[in-house]
Amino acid sequence: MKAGRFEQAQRQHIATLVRLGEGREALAGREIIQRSWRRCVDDYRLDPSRPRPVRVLTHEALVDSREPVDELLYVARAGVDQLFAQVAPMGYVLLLTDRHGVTVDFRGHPDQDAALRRAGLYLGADWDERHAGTCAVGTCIHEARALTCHQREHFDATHIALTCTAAPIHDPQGRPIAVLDISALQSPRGLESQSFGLPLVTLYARMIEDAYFLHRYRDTTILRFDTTRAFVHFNGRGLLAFDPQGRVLAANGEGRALIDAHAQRTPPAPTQVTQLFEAELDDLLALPRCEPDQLRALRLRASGEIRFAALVEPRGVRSRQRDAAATDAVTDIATGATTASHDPVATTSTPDLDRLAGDDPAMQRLLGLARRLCRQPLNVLIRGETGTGKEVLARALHASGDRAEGPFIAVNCAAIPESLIESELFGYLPGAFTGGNPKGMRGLIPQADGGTLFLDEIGDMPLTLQSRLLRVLAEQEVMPLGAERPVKVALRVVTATHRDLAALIAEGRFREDLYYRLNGAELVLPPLRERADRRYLIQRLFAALAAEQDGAVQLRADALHALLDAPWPGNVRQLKSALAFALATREGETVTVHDLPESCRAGLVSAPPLASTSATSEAARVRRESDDALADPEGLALARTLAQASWNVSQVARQLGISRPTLYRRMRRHGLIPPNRREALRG
Ligand SMILES: Nc1ncnc2c1ncn2[C@@H]1O[C@H](COP(=O)(O)OP(=O)(O)OP(=O)(O)O)[C@@H](O)[C@H]1O
Repeated sequence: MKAGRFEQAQRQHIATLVRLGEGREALAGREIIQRSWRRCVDDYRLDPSRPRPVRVLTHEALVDSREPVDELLYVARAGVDQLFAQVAPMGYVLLLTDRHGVTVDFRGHPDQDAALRRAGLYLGADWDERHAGTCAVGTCIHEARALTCHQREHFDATHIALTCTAAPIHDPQGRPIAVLDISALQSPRGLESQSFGLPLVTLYARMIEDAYFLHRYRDTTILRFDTTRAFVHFNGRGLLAFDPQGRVLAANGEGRALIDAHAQRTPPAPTQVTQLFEAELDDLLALPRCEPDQLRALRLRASGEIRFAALVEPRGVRSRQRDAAATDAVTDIATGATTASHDPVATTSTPDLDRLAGDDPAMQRLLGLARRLCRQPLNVLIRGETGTGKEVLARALHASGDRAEGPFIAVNCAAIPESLIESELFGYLPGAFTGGNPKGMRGLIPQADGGTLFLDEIGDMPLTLQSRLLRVLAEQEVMPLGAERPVKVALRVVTATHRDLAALIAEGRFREDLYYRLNGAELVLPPLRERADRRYLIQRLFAALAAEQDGAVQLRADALHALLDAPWPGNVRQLKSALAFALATREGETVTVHDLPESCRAGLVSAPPLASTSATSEAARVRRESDDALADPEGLALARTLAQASWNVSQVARQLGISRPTLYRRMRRHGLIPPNRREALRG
């Protein structure tokens, strides 16, 4: 619209609103808009003759607004991207606001940046009806329903060129939590031209709502149902989460509609899932999982209608199968790296961001930040003591980011000899130096192109190399040794260290400018001894490791309590190794406190050294050594072989083609004691 015509349209609009305020005008057929206009005039006392620009929050206030919906934003991302991809070609932008109308996520066209900012279609814009007037987001919040607000239906004359469609998103308790909106700066046609928008935005709002539901109740059994058979397993509209006693914990929109319909016919509202369906709890729990062609028809008690249903299992059950399936994938990624993992139990999969921690406030804050960061083009520095999971976090960041399809290349700067680190990182051309591969070598940095370069132990990188790395980061290109022209690389660099980089900078051993380049954001992992979610980690790691064996092993309460109380100087790595050791050397189907290595028994660790008898001192020594054995894959493999052969030393010696004395020597070296001797040593 030309500027003059727009101003004229604004004047007409204001005159209409003034007549409305005086009760001389009504908006036929659009009661929802009419009600909002009335609220603007009567309740909010907005003056139609004084158009106001949209309020935009400061960066700090926006960060505060995003925090409570952080998890939703993370879960919603795929849906937001998909919807935007559909509407962007038609000139629409996308807003996701919190329940107050503050835009907490946004997708737009960079070339329209200035115009979008002016129109308030921007991150941080506040579309609360109280000051923005009638608009799709604000009115959607107030009316609790999806709507289109087209051009002059906006109250404030600033917005009368816009066309916007918004739909509410609810949390699993049915409370409004966010609003999804698509908006265009202008639309030359009438309201009917927007008829595609309402069903589309409503559909995506529901998909995001359901994804959030499944995420929030991922540790709970969920009944998924629909009126038709075809959709249940991948997009069944109804979701009901219930506990092992059958109590309904949460329901999505369709689930709530079922509960309400039941309550209307036969009050009061049902609280048990078995009140809704003609089935016993055991029958429901035995329902087929969400797999095609395996559904069951259930009759509703109140109406007699049929619903087709399947179960979504709690995460613990699913993750065991997933861990097994993911083992190969992790191994594949690792082959790209120079640092072959020496982790004795590295075969369990890399957890995604959600599964890295339980209810530890510091870890939850860290993961919230990580979720926000994983799609940003920022370099990330991870700090933490050894074994706290820095590499696991780096891998999870990569896997959750938009470069997940690209390579993840891990380089341990402390492990590569200084003389080789340059050629390893940058690569070299054939004949670049004597002793090199005659075919040349593609460096690790070029290999990470399009993905993530993870530089572990960055504090150990030699100074000369720091300068070259700085140039790579600044210019986004690398010069292989012997090459004449640089090679372009697009990478995200994640670095990790357990050292105090500030102190290294003060000592002149680390470049400050490199530090700032690498530290686009900092994630600090707490040590295991400070984490409040140790139980979660123990159980998760134990389940994953046990699943690699036969899955039927139990962790006895005394072992769990010892693990909860242990001081964990070696952090998660030590915990994982201790569990692997206990599983490998256990006698029966239960891991008890006696199967754990010495260091896990906090009381014993702090006790004075045992020296009274040769048996007890031998026991103490062997147990101490058994801790060290865990850092060594050979020790663990030997322990597994022995356990599989029920500790029959002669049989294992034959199997390995070595003499019994040699096997005993190896066992001693790895601190492995046969169970019958362990008993004697304990006594
Ligand atoms: N949250 C977690 N969930 C499951 N396993 C974990 C987690 N954190 C760490 N681990 C496991 O603990 C071990 C150590 O993790 P990782 O190598 O990531 O630690 P790190 O801090 O990088 O250690 P270092 O400082 O020695 O390089 C690995 O076996 C890893 O699989």
